[in-house]
Amino acid sequence: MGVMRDGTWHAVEPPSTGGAFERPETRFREVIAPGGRFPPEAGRYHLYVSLACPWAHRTLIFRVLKRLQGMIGVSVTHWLMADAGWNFAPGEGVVPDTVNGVQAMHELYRLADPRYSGRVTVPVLWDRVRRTIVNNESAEIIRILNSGFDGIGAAPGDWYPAALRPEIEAVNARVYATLNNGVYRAGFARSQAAYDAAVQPLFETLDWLEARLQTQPYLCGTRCTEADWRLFTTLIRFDSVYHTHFKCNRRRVVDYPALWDHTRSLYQVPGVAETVDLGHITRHYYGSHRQLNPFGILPIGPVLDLDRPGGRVPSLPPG
Ligand SMILES: N[C@@H](CCC(=O)N[C@@H](CS)C(=O)NCC(=O)O)C(=O)O
Repeated sequence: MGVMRDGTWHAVEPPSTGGAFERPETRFREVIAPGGRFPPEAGRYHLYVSLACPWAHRTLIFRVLKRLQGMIGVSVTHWLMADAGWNFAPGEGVVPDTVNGVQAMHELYRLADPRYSGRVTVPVLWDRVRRTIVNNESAEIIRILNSGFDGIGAAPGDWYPAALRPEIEAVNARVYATLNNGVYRAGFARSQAAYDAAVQPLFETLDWLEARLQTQPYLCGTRCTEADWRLFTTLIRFDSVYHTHFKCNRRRVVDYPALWDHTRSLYQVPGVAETVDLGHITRHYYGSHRQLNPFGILPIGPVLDLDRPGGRVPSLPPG
């Protein structure tokens, strides 16, 4: 994993403190709104994603839920994050950058800010008119997609309804800290203490979510919200990657009846299965983190029956 310093890319491992993995704040945090610097316009914005990345995956799902495929284009990086970081080397499922013609994501960050310092992450929401990054924080990009294009023809549906916001925020906070980011904290831990501190709350949260989903179809009740989708992108990777590669192996998602049903139900929402690429996902993690898997060996399993019908009837649009 490299880093940018003053507009120059360095293919170095950043120093970590105390053996614990820390995820830095993202830098570009603008919104899309009528009358603002970035007004909603069809064809103006472009998403840069990796199909492997759970944070980028959220944004691809919201693009589908809101049927924005015709309004917002997508470039897909190569699954392997090596010395150049995220890049567009030819490969199955890679969609090159036809907007700016960059070969690697660090070039895009330099176009947005020639003096950029920080991590070069996906997803990125790019503005073709101002030629800059609107936002590179997935939690904010999904809210932009959720409502920012409603006035110009996005599909109906609100996955962040006002009445449920306090509950959504509370669920998100726990799921982010202990699960979405918790799997990385467990996997990238450099001490037993750091691993223990991550993996214990991770499984407490899975138990808590399982109990919740045994009494209600979605995390915040009867309505599917962004909290469900933010959980989904971690659970869909869990048994194939986090269980083995990140040593989150007390249980698998398939061992939790309600969580597994929830995962399959969301997977089966029209258009969502096409956003899930287990080839990119497994090849990325097992291939890119050579400190965890020095020979890059790709494990044989598991076989997941994601097409077995889920019991939660997806409401589209929700509500
Ligand atoms: N807070 C960011 C995190 C995104 C993120 O960390 N993406 C990972 C891929 S899964 C990445 O690009 N990592 C590259 C790096 O940190 O150098 C978001 O949610 O958008």
